[in-house]
Amino acid sequence: MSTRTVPTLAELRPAPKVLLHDHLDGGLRPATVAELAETTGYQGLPTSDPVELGRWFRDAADSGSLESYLETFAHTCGVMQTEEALVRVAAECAEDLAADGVVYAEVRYAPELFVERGLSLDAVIEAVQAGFTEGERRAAERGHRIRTGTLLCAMRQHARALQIAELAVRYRDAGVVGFDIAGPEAGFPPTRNLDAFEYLRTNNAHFTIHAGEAFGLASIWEAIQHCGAERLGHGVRIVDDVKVAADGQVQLGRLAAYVRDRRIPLEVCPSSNVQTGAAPSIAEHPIGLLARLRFRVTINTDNRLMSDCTLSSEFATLAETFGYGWADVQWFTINALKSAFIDFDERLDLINNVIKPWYAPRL
Ligand SMILES: O=c1[nH]cnc2c1ncn2[C@@H]1O[C@H](CO)[C@@H](O)[C@H]1O
Ligand SMILES: [Zn+2]
Repeated sequence: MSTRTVPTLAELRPAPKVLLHDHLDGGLRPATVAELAETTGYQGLPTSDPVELGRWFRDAADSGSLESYLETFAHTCGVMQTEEALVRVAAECAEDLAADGVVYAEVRYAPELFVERGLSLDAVIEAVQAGFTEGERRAAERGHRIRTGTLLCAMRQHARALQIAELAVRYRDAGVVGFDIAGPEAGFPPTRNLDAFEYLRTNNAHFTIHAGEAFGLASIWEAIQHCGAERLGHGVRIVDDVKVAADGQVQLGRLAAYVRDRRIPLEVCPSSNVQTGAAPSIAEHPIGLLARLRFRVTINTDNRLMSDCTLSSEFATLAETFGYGWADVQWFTINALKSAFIDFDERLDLINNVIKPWYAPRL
């Protein structure tokens, strides 16, 4: 039994973990970006040296605003315009997550960003699914069990959400487990896409919405009460509806109480939030308060390339900063599985047969 209360990065890597918020086009290996630029003839990269490229993505994303953070995706999307590239990126994504101890992952991407060279939306989705199947197979060969599902994103600034929602429903028995909207939040409220969310609800389909990252409570309120989001991507600005008095007394506003009472999952991405300015630092990140108040908090990577992180490193940083122990890591992990978009039976199987047995001797 471990006597250490705060697990280290090395101890966290083999721990079975669950990831609900990870962007396919934000998780490429730097060397793959460089190689794909070469083979596909993409000219726009700032450098072709993988080490410098990795550093460039992190520094450029470290920008203090969501809008400039998002500019870096022009390069990853730029090299993902062929079927071969999409298969490779998805396969490596599954392999990398599995090697980091992730046993269940929902990875999201916007199919509409990969049609610049003539691929159809269907071809994009099928290539990505083929890549994940291949990556799961390679991971299994190395003794890593990982189950992946994908979320299709619509970009808030384009007007294609209904079309993408229809694809999410059409491919739901072929690996797609849900839908999301991503991209700039300010000026693009969730209700712009109400038709897509109504279509999804009518079809009993799952969706989450990026809300409460670069914009505040109004965006969260719309996402939940007008659109019917099951989960919130980030959602950290919900703290603006929580008052902490000088004596430590906490008072939740109506929206914060609703989110907590209904157990609406928050897909929190600590490093990404510091880079976009949604949180001033890890130490001052709202996750400390939200987890203490027992909101249904989950821990996520958002963009492993831009934040130079893994799910294990996010956990290690939080454990170091907030003193989290194994019981906390298990709590976040079970929160994530309870909030996953796969069947109840599958979630329960992972909780009871994978997560609990591994953590039990460490609690
Ligand atoms: O934190 C985020 N907030 C909003 N949009 C994001 C974030 N991270 C990535 N994307 C956007 O989602 C698209 C599909 O994966 C990416 O191309 C990027 O533009
Ligand atoms: Zn995101």
